[in-house]
Amino acid sequence: MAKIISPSLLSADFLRLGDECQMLNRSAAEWFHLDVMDGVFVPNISFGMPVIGAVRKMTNKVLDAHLMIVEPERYITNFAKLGVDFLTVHCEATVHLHRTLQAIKAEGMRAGVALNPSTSLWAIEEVLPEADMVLLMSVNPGFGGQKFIETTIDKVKRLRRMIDERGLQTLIQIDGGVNTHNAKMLFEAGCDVLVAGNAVFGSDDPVKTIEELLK
Ligand SMILES: O=C(CO)[C@H](O)[C@H](O)COP(=O)(O)O
Ligand SMILES: [Co+2]
Repeated sequence: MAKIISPSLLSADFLRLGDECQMLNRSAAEWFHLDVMDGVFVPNISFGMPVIGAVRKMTNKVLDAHLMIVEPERYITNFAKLGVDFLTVHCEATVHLHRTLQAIKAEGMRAGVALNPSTSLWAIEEVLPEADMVLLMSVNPGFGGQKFIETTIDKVKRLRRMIDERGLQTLIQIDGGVNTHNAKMLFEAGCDVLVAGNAVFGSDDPVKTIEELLK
C-alpha cells in the first residue's frame, strides 16, 4: 500500500501560488491536488485550465485533478493536454462512467472515480477494475475546511476489502477534513492517498505539517 499526501491547492494563497508550489516542491508531498468546481455539480466555483497550466509549469510532481463538474467527459482531452496525471470524475456527474474512465486512460492519464458521502460503494462495483483510484469524499464536496464525516472510516475499510478480495491495485484516496489527528488512523484503515487542504495551508509550517501527516 502507498502512503501519499496530496495537498489541496484550494486552500493555498492564490496571490502567492508560485511560492506555494515551490513550498510543496520542497516538501514530502508527492502529489498536488487540484479541485475544479463548476458551480453546478457543487455550490461553488474554484479554478480551471489556466491555473492548472500554470501549476504544471511549477512542478514535476503528480498532478491529481478532482473534477467536481457535470459531464466531465467533455473536458478529458483538455486536461490531458495540460499534463494532468490523475483525472478523477464523480460517479454522480457522468451517465456513462465506464466509458468516461476508459476515455481518460485512452488519453494517457490515470483514471479516478469519486463518491459523495451519500453514495454507496455499490455505485462503482462494476467499474472497479477500470479505476486506477477511488476517491472517497469525507465531506460534502464544494468547500475546504469542513469537518470530517466519521462514517467514511468504515467505508474505507469496506472498499479496502473489495479491492484486496479482487486482487486489484486500485488506490484509495480520501478527501475532506483530513488533519494531523486522523491521518494515521486513515492510513491504517486502508487509505493510500490523503488529501489535505486547510490542515496544510492553514498551518504555520506547512512543510512540517505534511511530515506529521505521514507519521
Ligand atoms: O474536494 C475538496 C472539496 O470539495 C477538497 O479537496 C477538500 O475539501 C480538501 O480540503 P480540506 O482538507 O480543507 O477539507
Ligand atoms: Co478534492
